[in-house]
Amino acid sequence: MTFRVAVAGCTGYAGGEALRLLLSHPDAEIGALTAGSSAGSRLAEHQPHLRPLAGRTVAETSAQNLAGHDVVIMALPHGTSGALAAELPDDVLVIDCGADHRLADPAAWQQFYGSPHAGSWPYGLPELPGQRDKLAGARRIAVPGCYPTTATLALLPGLTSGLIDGRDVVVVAASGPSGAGRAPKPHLLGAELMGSASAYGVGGVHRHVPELRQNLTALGAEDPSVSFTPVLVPMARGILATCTAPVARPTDAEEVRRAWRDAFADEPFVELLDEGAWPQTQHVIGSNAVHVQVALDEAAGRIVAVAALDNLTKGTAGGAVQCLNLALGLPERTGLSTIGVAP
Ligand SMILES: NC(=O)C1=CN([C@@H]2O[C@H](COP(=O)(O)OP(=O)(O)OC[C@H]3O[C@@H](n4cnc5c(N)ncnc54)[C@H](OP(=O)(O)O)[C@@H]3O)[C@@H](O)[C@H]2O)C=CC1
Ligand SMILES: CC(=O)N[C@@H](CCC(=O)OP(=O)(O)O)C(=O)O
Repeated sequence: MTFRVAVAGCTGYAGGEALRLLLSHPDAEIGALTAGSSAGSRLAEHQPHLRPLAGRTVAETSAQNLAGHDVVIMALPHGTSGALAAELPDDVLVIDCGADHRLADPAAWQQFYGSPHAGSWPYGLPELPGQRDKLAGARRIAVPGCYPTTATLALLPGLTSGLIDGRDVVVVAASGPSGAGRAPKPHLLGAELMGSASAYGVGGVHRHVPELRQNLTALGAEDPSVSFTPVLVPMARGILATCTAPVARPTDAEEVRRAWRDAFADEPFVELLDEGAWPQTQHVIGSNAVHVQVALDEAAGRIVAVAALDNLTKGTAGGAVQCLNLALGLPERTGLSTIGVAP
């Protein structure tokens, strides 16, 4: 089954990664490529690695230019996709990589984004219990934020098995600057980034806090609380999330390991590493894989779960393609690799 797909935001990091993956997807025919101020330029100026598309010209992002496609992937700044999606027919599969349609609670949206809520769409994290059924046949999908994908997958087995207490979750996650997009920002200058690591969005103010809380609730946590601290580190891509939570009942290392192993046994992209091996971002770069490891810290009475993924692949564009496959009834792994790049 061939589908024709447009990518809005084709000059950005997420749009470029979506195109990289779609070029290897056997069923994808790449249609319109649109952006904002770069409209009229050649794609090769922005995405020189995408040689098969080097001759293509970037069009303006408009409902008119996005018409006539089976799938539209939106990799646009927050606040841009709602009005645009409303102009597209209901039978077109629209996958939004931005935050606009992720939160079900309008008050949480208003508090953390400070703009009118565009509404919520099926959440594009297939690994959540029951979520694949909601994504099959869906025509609007909200791809999660990259930090929430990483931390939610790390913690998932602990919550679904009842081993961890969701009322005191702590997440510290290191990310490469590609997570911030391509638009120039002073704190992303090479001289600020290189050889340095820095926390930001500290103290419960990062906009992924309500999304994390929403996910913990979806995993069965009652009245969850999450303290989230993101850390910027000098690597182009990748997220490493260290997540801890108190044990909900007496347990041992064997039971903890079994819960994590069983939860991911049938997952195509999430893997519990062998005992003693800890996730490294390098091992998942360019792939849709998520590497997870877990330990019981008996002295602290907490479980520690660590996950690594590529923010641009499983954290955005790979997650989008995985959801696209599910929505169109294609095998979930189509066009997606779990093989990383090393060193
Ligand atoms: N980077 C990441 O790791 C992740 C990103 N996301 C989400 O994906 C989306 C895109 O992120 P990212 O690729 O990093 O961002 P970039 O800044 O790299 O790219 C943004 C894209 O949107 C286009 N654009 C900007 N303003 C407009 C506008 N007003 N109308 C139409 N097009 C516009 C830009 O085009 P132009 O070149 O013309 O400016 C560019 O193609 C964001 O919502 C982000 O939150 C989600 C998870 C992870
Ligand atoms: C390093 C960095 O700046 N990261 C981004 C998160 C990127 C992402 O996944 O999230 P959205 O899709 O919600 O933008 C941030 O902290 O805002």
